[in-house]
Amino acid sequence: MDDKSLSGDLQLFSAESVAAVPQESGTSFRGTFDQRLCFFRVTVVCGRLELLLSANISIGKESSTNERLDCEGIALKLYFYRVRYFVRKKCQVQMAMFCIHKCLKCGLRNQTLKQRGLSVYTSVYRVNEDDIKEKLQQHPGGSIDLQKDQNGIANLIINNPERKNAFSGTMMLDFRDRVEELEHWTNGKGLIVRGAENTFCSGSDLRAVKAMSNPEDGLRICMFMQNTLTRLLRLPLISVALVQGKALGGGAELTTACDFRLMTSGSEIRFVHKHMGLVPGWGGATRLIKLIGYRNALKLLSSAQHVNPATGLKIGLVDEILSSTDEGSCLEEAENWLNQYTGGSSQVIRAIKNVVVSGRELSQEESLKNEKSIFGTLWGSHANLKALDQNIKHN
Ligand SMILES: CC[C@H](C(=O)O)C(=O)SCCNC(=O)CCNC(=O)[C@H](O)C(C)(C)COP(=O)(O)OP(=O)(O)OC[C@H]1O[C@@H](n2cnc3c(N)ncnc32)[C@H](O)[C@@H]1OP(=O)(O)O
Repeated sequence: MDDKSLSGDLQLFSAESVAAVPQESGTSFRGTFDQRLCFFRVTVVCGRLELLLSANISIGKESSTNERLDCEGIALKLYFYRVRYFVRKKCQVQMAMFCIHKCLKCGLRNQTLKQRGLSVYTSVYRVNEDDIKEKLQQHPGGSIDLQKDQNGIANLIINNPERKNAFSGTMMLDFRDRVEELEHWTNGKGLIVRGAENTFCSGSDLRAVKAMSNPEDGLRICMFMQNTLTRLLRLPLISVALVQGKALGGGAELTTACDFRLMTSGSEIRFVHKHMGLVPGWGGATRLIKLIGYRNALKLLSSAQHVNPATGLKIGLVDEILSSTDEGSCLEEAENWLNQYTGGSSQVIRAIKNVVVSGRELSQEESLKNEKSIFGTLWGSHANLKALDQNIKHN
């Protein structure tokens, strides 16, 4: 193996970067230097942010490189100081520093797909999720359960069957924590989001909604849930909502934060917001338009119609109608369905999800840059070299 492993601490500087980056933890990097290709693959870990960088670097003798790297829309400057390359195949990076070149104001919100736990609103509205935490804690009930298996498939279960799996305040907090746990699950490939006891989710717990019906709390909850669902959608896992029974209000919105939706016969998805004097607030309208188009989204939201599996399939909201109805068999069917897409190396599956999400969320130029970065992490990787060795034919 020619690659050399690198790791160390990065020194952050510039006032802008200090303001923009979570400061609770240090900044470090780990990466490899491919001697044959003169290519760096570096992951910069900066608080909860994780950025993948890759760069060609010209070497031959002792050199000092200031390589500007545009990464995921954030202009970063990564300085490798005194990169030494000796003929005796020894590579040494003595010091590395980077600065965030531009203030991240909106770039961070929209473009950092590899974000780790950072609120999508942090840089724009400076919302502190802790503001609403205390209030949500006052509305307990149910739980969000996470089961991760050895094969890289997890189940996220909305568990409050007495209230048709409505989200209590503590479940909203739990949900954020479970999503954060999944962000750190580096072996994961797939995720099934489902409800306990044969029904999906009836939205927010109406008792909590009534208790927090003032606009300030409403907006805080809205932002909190938008953050969590955005993070769910951006997970490097292929996710599927398994809809049994009813997915109402916030529950319908939750289905749109998964990559795919599977429905069992007799189940329904229904955006009941209009009847509650509301519009979706968990990001459901924004995602719905991307899924089924402007006109279909307008129809569903303005009619609050029941979407049964057949209609769901017809308008493109739903990917498959499952034939079983009992809980165990549905889950097995959903797992088999998901397995079609999660076979193979987790590094590759996660990279695929990353480039597809970036293609949807970023501008063409930024997405191309991201694709290049991700490609750089796979070229010459273990999975890639193994495939080359096997001389695979695709006929
Ligand atoms: C609109 C968006 C908003 C947001 O936060 O952004 C929301 O999501 S608000 C919530 C929208 N959802 C609802 O309004 C659901 C209202 N409930 C129903 O329509 C029905 O209960 C239904 C269809 C979910 C289930 O009907 P079913 O006949 O099968 O059962 P029950 O009605 O007897 O329900 C059993 C038990 O669950 C309680 N329940 C159901 N949903 C909720 C909920 N969202 N919040 C609190 N409690 C809920 C229901 O009241 C029953 O409890 P009980 O003590 O027996 O009355």
